[in-house]
Order: sequence, then structure tokens, then C-alpha cells
Amino acid sequence: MLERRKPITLEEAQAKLVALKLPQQVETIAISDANHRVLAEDALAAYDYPNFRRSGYDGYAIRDADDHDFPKNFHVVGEIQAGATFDGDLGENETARIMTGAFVPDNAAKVIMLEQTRSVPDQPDAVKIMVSQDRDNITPAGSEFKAGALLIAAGTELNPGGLSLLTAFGATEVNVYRQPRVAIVTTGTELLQSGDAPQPGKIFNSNGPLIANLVAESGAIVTETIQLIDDFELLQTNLERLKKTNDLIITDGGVSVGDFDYLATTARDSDQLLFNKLKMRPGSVTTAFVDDDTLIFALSGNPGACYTGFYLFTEPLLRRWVHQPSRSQKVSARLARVYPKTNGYDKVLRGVYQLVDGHYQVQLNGSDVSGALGNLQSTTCLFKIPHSHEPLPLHSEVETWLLPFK
Ligand SMILES: Nc1nc2c(c(=O)[nH]1)N[C@H]1C(S)=C(S)[C@@H](COP(=O)(O)OP(=O)(O)OC[C@H]3O[C@@H](n4cnc5c(N)ncnc54)[C@H](O)[C@@H]3O)O[C@H]1N2
Ligand code: MOO
Repeated sequence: MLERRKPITLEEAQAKLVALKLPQQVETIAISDANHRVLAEDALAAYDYPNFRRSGYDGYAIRDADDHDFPKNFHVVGEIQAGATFDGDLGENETARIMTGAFVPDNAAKVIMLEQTRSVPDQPDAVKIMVSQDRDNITPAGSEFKAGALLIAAGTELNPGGLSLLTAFGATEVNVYRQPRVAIVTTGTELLQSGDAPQPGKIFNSNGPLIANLVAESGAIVTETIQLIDDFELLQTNLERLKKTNDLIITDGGVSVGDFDYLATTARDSDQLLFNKLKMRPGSVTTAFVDDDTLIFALSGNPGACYTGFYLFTEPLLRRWVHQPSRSQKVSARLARVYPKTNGYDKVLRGVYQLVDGHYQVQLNGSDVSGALGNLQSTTCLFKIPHSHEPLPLHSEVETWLLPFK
């Protein structure tokens, strides 16, 4: 007997995923491993920055009291390299040669750039300063940050610039949200592995690497990618094993109504079935369920449907896990070419977009067939054609997701 499924819309399915409570786990990791990780607490300045008065130029430090009647000779009482300090004070008409980034003597008021000075013949301990300068060329202590100031807010995805800022305050570790651990299970007795010889009736497992790369690019950890023949016991054993050490499992294929579509049965018997039939194409069989506290996405085996389902449902959830919005940008775009087919279901098509005079324009990118994979490399967006008896007129506004990594 063919099991009847209750179809829901794309938006209803997305809302069910948004309603799922996700764990809030924080871990401490080395700064060197933190690029693209998401900060779990505000990072604050541990002290004033810079924490000493710094020279902005190579030159000579002088007192305010001596800043007049140029040109005149100064007695050079020391040389301050970047990294060194200067003990004591400058006296009348005394100066210290100073390097960019070096500690400025406490009673110096200005650094005169080297270009404004001349050596004094036969007097190695003297320098002639030709003119004064309007600016003091000194970066005051605490001028960029006061102790306790917010450096980077919690919830920010760290990048090389942010990590350099934390490092400037001596940080070696950082508290970030834990990334979800994701196992990928591709199913199908027809699947070959890359390196196998082509065989009649068989196809290469192209969705395995597709999903693995998409998961990794979304900021999650791929723990393993396995390939199983269609076998109910084998599937159950592997799911039981993977549930123990993963937050999420993404399966692919075997979720329709065929005799070997065992994932459909597994989903139906799970602790919480979220959805197993969508009022949309491609990917009408896209399924999500929770079993033993592990979220399982069962994506369609058809490559176009697998790709679309990942971006619509899986990617936003993986991003929410690490407190980030989806990397897809939702916009309204105008149809640049009529999509001539009419359909009883909403369609989410693989497209390409252009920005013309400030408006996004979108059109189908090659094939709309669920099993097609030739357009995945060049697809830059997904867009929705709502179900209708008439084709949408040219320039109609359509919901569009501009895809990341494009
Ligand atoms: N009687 C019905 N048949 C089908 C229905 C239906 O409603 N009634 N739905 C069709 C639709 S729509 C879709 S989509 C597919 C979904 O099927 P599954 O998700 O169960 O996937 P499979 O049947 O396992 O495979 C579909 C297709 O994709 C190829 N495939 C599978 N895995 C991979 C992989 N890792 N890499 C590349 N290609 C893969 C597979 O060989 C099939 O050609 O069901 C329709 N049938
Ligand atoms: O669900 Mo299927 O609509 O052909 O991808």
C-alpha cells in the first residue's frame, strides 16, 4: 500500500526548521584556529591601546619648551629603537633620536621628522633641527581603545582582521560557538565511487562530494561521508552509529516511494517527523526528522533537487547553529526571460542573475530538470516560480536567493 504523505509548502518547511531549538555550546580554541569561527562573547580591550605613547615617524623627540627659534642645534642624548623604553627626561635643547613605533620620552611633546633635520659637521652628538612641525607626530596612549572598550561583539564571524585585533591585545585563545558535526550518508546500489570503472546501470556518486563541500563551506564539520548500497539493515546500523557522535546526519537518495527507498520508512518511524513531502519541485521528497536528538535531513538523490534542498533547508540551519544568518541573500528579482511552463507546484529554479540599473534580473540557468547536474557549477541563484495556470509575465518580481561562494 502506497503511504500517503502530507505535503507542506517550502515556507512551512523552513518555519518548522526555524522553530527547532538548537544547542548553545561554546568552546575555547586557539586564536590560530579561529578564522571564520563565531565569537560567543564580547571581546573587550584588556588595556588602553596603544598602551604607551608611540612615535609615528623616524625623527627626533623634543620638549615643548624647546619648540621655537629654528633652525637650531640640539644635543642628542639617546637613541630609542622600537621595542625599547627611555628612562629619565630630556633637558633643555636635548633630543633623543627615535624610530617609528618607539616609546616617546615622557616629557617630549613632539617628534620632528628626520627629513627636517641635518647633521652638524664634526659634532656626532648634535643634530640641527631646521623647522618645527604643526603636528606632534605622537600617537597618544589609549587613543584607539580605552581599557574595557568593545573590540568585537559576540555573534561576529571572526576574520583575519578581527583575529589580528585580538592578537594585538595578547589573546591566545577565544571562546566561539561549537560547530555542528555532520555525517553524510549517500545511498544507492547504483553508486560507484570515484576511481571505479564506469559500468552499465551505475553512476558515480557525485552528490557525496557536493554535499560534503557545501557543508564545509557553511561552517560545519564533515565527520565522515559514507556510501551505502540500498539495504535496510545496513542503513539502520550506520544511522545508529552516526547518531552517537554527530549533531546532524544528511542522507541522500532513497527517500521516495520506490521499493528500496528505506529512508522514507526510517523518517516515518522517527521520534519527530518534521516533513516528508513538499509542495514544490524539485525536491518534493525532501525530508527532515529528529531521532535520538539527532537532526536528519534526507535530501533527494536527484542532483538538482539535492543542491536546491541543501540551500533552502540545510544551509540556513547549519548557519543558525553557529548563530549566523544564511549566506544566501534573499532579494526580489525581475524575470529577464519568461519561464514558459505552468505547474501545480511552486518551482525553485537554478538561475543566473545580473544587477541592471540597481535591479536584480534573473533567468533559468540551463536545465530545470531535477536530475540535471550540468548547471550546478554556473548557477548563481535560486528563484521561485509560484504555482500557476499561466506563465508569469516578463519582468514579474520573483523571490530570489543569491547564493554564496559564487
Ligand atoms: N512513483 C514515484 N516515483 C518517484 C517520485 C514519486 O513521487 N513517485 N518522485 C520522483 C521525484 S520528484 C524524485 S526527486 C525522486 C527522488 O528520489 P530519491 O530522493 O528517493 O532518490 P533516488 O531514487 O535514490 O535517486 C534519484 C535519482 O538520483 C540519482 N542519485 C542518487 N544518489 C545519487 C548520488 N549520490 N549522486 C548522483 N546521483 C544520485 C539516482 O540514481 C536517481 O537517478 O524520485 C522520483 N520518483
Ligand atoms: O522532487 Mo523531484 O521534484 O523531481 O526533484
